[in-house]
Amino acid sequence: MYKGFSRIWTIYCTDRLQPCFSPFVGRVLCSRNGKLGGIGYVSKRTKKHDKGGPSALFVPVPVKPNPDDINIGEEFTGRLKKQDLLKILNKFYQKAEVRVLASENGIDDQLLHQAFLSFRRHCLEHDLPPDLHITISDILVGAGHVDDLFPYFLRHARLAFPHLDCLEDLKKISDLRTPANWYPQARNMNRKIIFHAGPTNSGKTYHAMEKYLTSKSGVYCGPLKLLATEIYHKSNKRGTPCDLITGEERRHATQYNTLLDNEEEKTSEQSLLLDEPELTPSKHVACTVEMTSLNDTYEVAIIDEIQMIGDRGRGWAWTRAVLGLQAEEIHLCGEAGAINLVEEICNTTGEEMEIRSYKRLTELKVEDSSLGSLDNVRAGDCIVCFNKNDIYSVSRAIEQRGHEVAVIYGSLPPGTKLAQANKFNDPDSSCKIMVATDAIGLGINLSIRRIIFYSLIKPVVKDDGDKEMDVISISQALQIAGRAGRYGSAWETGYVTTYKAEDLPTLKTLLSQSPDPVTQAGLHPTAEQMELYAYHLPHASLSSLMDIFVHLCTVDDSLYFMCNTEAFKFLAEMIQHVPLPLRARYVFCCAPINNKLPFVCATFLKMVRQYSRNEPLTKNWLSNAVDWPLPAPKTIMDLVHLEAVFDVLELYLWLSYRFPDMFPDVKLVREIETELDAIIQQGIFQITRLLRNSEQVLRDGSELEEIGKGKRSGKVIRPHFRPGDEAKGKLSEMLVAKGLITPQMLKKLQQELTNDKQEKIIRSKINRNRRK
Ligand SMILES: Nc1ncnc2c1ncn2[C@@H]1O[C@H](COP(=O)(O)OP(=O)(O)OP(=O)(O)O)[C@@H](O)[C@H]1O
Ligand SMILES: [Mg+2]
Repeated sequence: MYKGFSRIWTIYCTDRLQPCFSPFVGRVLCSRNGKLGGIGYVSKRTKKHDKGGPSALFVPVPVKPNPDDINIGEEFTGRLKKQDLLKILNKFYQKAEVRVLASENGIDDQLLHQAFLSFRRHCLEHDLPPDLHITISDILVGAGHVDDLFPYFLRHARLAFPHLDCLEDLKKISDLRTPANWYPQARNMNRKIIFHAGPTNSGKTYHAMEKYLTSKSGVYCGPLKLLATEIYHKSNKRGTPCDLITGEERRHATQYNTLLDNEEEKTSEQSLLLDEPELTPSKHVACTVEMTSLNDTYEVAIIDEIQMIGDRGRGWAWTRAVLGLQAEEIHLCGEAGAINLVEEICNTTGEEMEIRSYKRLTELKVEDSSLGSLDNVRAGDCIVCFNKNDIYSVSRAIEQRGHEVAVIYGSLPPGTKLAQANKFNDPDSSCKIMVATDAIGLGINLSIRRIIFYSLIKPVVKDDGDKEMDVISISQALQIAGRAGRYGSAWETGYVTTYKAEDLPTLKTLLSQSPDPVTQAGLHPTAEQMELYAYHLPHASLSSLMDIFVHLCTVDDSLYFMCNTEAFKFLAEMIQHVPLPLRARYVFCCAPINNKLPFVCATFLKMVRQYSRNEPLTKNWLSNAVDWPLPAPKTIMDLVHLEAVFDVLELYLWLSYRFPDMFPDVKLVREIETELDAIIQQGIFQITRLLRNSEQVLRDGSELEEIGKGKRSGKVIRPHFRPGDEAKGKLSEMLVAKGLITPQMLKKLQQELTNDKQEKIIRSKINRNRRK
C-alpha cells in the first residue's frame, strides 16, 4: 500500500458490483453472499489509493419531484398521515437487511445514511409516486412488508448519488495501471535509453549535452527555469541554435544571436521573438520538464535530474517525459538511486537501458570543524539557509563585517538570480560571499569553494500535502554540498561544513550515505479524464472530482504513485463560485501559484472573475490590480511585496500562453516585468539598507504606541510608519524581529493556524454538504 495511506479499503472483485436488483419489480431478485463494503478493485500488483471511505466525498444531488405525481396515489388508497409515514420509513432504515441490500448495491453505511435522509425528506415534502404511495398504504394495513420499500429507496439513492450508476465507468476512466500505453506514438518507436548516473559535479549533464549539441534535433528537459536558460545559452553559444520554452516564456534562438550574452541587457520585446508566428521553431529546444512537447520528434532528448520522477508534487512531469517523448535517444541524468525504477519502467515499454556511471570530477572534503561564527567566512563561501529570515539576518551580519554579499532565494525573479550569480562568479568582482537557500541545489554551476549549512532543518512536504520541519534528506544534503568545488570553476577542491558545531556530525552522517532509492514514479490525472468525470458527475465541484478521482483511481503501486493534488484543489476551491467552462477551470487550477501569498491568491481570483465576465485582461487592468508603477523598496516588507507582484506578472504570462485572447498584453506585461526585475535587483543589492529601514519601521511601530502615550501627555511624536507597510510585510516576521515571539513559538503558532484552517475548511465543507 502506498506509504502514508493508513486505512486499507476492503478489497473485492469488480464482478461483484454488477447490479442484482431491479427497482421496478418491487422485490429483491437475488441476494448474494459476500460482503461489499467498498468500491475497490485490487489485483496482485495494484492497490487503491485511499485516505478513508470515498463515500464521504459524494454529496447528494437534490432529487426533483415528478410533476405528474399529483395526488394519484391518494385517489387509490386515501391520504397518508405524515406520522404514519415517518414511522414506516424509520423502521425501514433500522432494519439490518436494508444495510445488507444497500451494501450489495454499492451503498455503504455512510452513503446509506445520507441517502436515507434525502429519501425521507423527499417522501415527507412531496406527493409520493403512486406505486410508492400504494406500497406504503399496503404496509400500513399489514398487506405488505417494510422491506418492500427498498426498490423505491434504491431508485431515489441512485438519483441522489449518480455515481452509483456509473461507478464502473468512473473506475475505467481512472484506471492508471498501464501509463506506458497512453503514448502510442512513443511505443511505436525504437527508443534507446541511456542513464547517466553519478554524484553531483560528475559531468552527467555535460556528457548528455555533448550528444545533444551534435544531434540534428534535440530537447533538454530540466527541473528549473534557470537550468533551461543555462542550456539555452550554452547551446546557442556553441553554435547549435536552440529555443527556450518555460511556462511563462518563449525565446527564439535568433534572439540569442542578436544579443550579447548578458541577461541584464535583454529587453522584453527581444524575449518575445518566438511568439511571432512567422518564426520557425529551431531544431533544438531547452524547456522546463512540464513544458516538454510529446508531439514533436527529436534525435536526442535529455531528461535532467531524473530522480525527481519520485517528487510528490512534480514527479508526474518526469514520468510523462520518460514514457511519452518521441526521441531516438533519451538521455536520463541523475542519481543512481533512480536506476532500478527506470529499468522497471523500461521493462513495461520493452526498451533496453544502458547505464553510464560517473565519478565526481573534483574532491569534496567535509571539514572537521564548524564555522562557529560569521567572523570566519572566507572568499568563495556560500551559506545555505532554509528560510528567508535566516537569509536576511545572515546577509546583514556578513555585510556588517565588511563583506559584500550575493543573495539567491527561490522567490527572486530570474534576472535577479542570474545577476547575483554573475556577481558572485565573476573573478574580478569584489563580492566573494553568497547567502542562498536550497534554490541553488539543483544542477547550477556556481563558483563556490565551501558550502556552509546554516542549519539542517527545513519544512518537508509529507505524503498528505502537509508540511513539517525535518532534517534535510540525504539527497538534498548531497545536492547542496555538491555545489562546492565545481569542475572548471576557480576552486579545484570543494569544502563543506555547518555553522553550528552540533550539526556537523549529522551532516557527516548524511554525506556518507547514498541517496534513498527512488521506488515510485508520479502520475496525475489529465484534463480529459477530469472532463469525463464531470460528464458523469455534473453536479460535483472540480475539487470533489479530483478527490473522487484520487480515491477511485487504480495505479500499479509497484512502480507508480498519484502525485499530491493539494495545490490543484486549493485553487479549485478558491474559484469554485466563479462560473467557468470546465476546461478553463482545470487550466486555472494548474497555475503555478505560491498559495501562501495572499496578495497573489487574491489577484488570481480577480483574474479568474474578469475572465469569467469575458472581459480581456489588459495591461491597464493588471496595472490597476497590482498598483503599478511601484516605487523602489525601502524596507524588506516592500521587497517581499514586490516579489509577490512579480509572481502575479509571471502568473499573467503563464495564463497568456493558455488563453491568448483573454490575456493579450504579453509584450507590455513583459516590459513591466523587466522593469520590476531591475527594481528588485536594486533592492537585493541594498538588502542591508532595507533591513536597517525595516528595523526602523519596527521601532517606529513601537513609537506608535508612544504616540498614544504622547497624546495623553501632550507631547507630539511623528510616526515614520508608512500606511500599508504592515499589510505588505509579514506580521510574523516583524514579531520575531521584535523579539515578541521566538521562532519556536512562531512554528507552533503556524502549526496551530494550519490545523485551525483545515478544521474550518472541513467544517465549511460539511455545512455546504448539509445545505445541499
Ligand atoms: N569532460 C569535461 N570537460 C569539460 N568540462 C566538463 C567536463 N565534464 C564536466 N564538465 C564541467 O563540469 C561542471 C559540472 O558538470 P555537470 O554539470 O555536467 O555535472 P553533473 O554531474 O550534471 O552535476 P549535477 O548533479 O550537479 O547536475 C560543468 O560546468 C561542466 O561543464
Ligand atoms: Mg547536471
